[in-house]
Amino acid sequence: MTKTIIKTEKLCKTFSSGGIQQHVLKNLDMNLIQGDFTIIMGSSGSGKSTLLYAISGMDKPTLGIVDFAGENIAALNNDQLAIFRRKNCGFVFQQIYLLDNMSVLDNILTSGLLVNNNKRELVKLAKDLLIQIGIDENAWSKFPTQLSGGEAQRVGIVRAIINNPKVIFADEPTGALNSLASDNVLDVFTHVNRDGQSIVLVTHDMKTALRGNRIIYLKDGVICGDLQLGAYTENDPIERHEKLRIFLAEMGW
Ligand SMILES: Nc1ncnc2c1ncn2[C@@H]1O[C@H](COP(=O)(O)OP(=O)(O)OP(=O)(O)O)[C@@H](O)[C@H]1O
Repeated sequence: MTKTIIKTEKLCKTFSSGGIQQHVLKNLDMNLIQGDFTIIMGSSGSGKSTLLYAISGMDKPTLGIVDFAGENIAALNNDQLAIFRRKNCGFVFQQIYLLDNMSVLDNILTSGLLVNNNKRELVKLAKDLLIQIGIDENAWSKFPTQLSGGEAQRVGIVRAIINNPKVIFADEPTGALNSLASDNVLDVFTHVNRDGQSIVLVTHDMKTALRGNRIIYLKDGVICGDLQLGAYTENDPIERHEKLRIFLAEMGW
């Protein structure tokens, strides 16, 4: 049986600048399922990142409800939101915000210690996760500047999942990577999703979108398409690619 993890009701976000109001999200109703790898697509400026920030508590909506695991986070103040995010959300951005003066392991532990003060347990978990995603021991004491972009992003994913978040939110996580590094990072997302991790990922890239099992398409601040694509497999059938291609063509992508 499916379980909802995030539900929005009449979600609105309006930006005002210079006396001009821009309605970016318009009464948006959406239901995200626990364990899904949901992809958000849409043309540039359609409101994808704004939606991601609103449902993850990174930004407050102007109006509406964001029910996140039973709590309306739209009603929380900034301090409450910060605590909520720390406990429930993991973030992966195109720009990898690792701390340059800390080792790979310490970057992850710094994030983990915000929620769990059992350092011994955290070190073991961090090392297990790093091994799982193919970052071997000789890289653990390196500094971020000594890593490739793909390695740094994989470390960024471990940092995002160290606190066992209910949802990982990713905004163009492979946007700055070459094809091989991008594949490695996508493999990590696939791996953690198969372990039950809910993921919501914004992308413009079809190869990235194929890793999701559901594609939500935004146009001008509303959902205009919602495709159940089925789970990604290593020998991904061409029919699945076609299904996505046809859907995107219908959306005018
Ligand atoms: N903090 C802000 N202040 C004012 N306007 C904003 C702000 N954030 C976003 N916008 C505007 O909201 C609209 C939607 O932006 P958003 O980044 O959500 O789009 P997007 O679909 O993610 O675009 P892209 O694919 O180009 O990243 C844009 O017109 C943008 O200029």
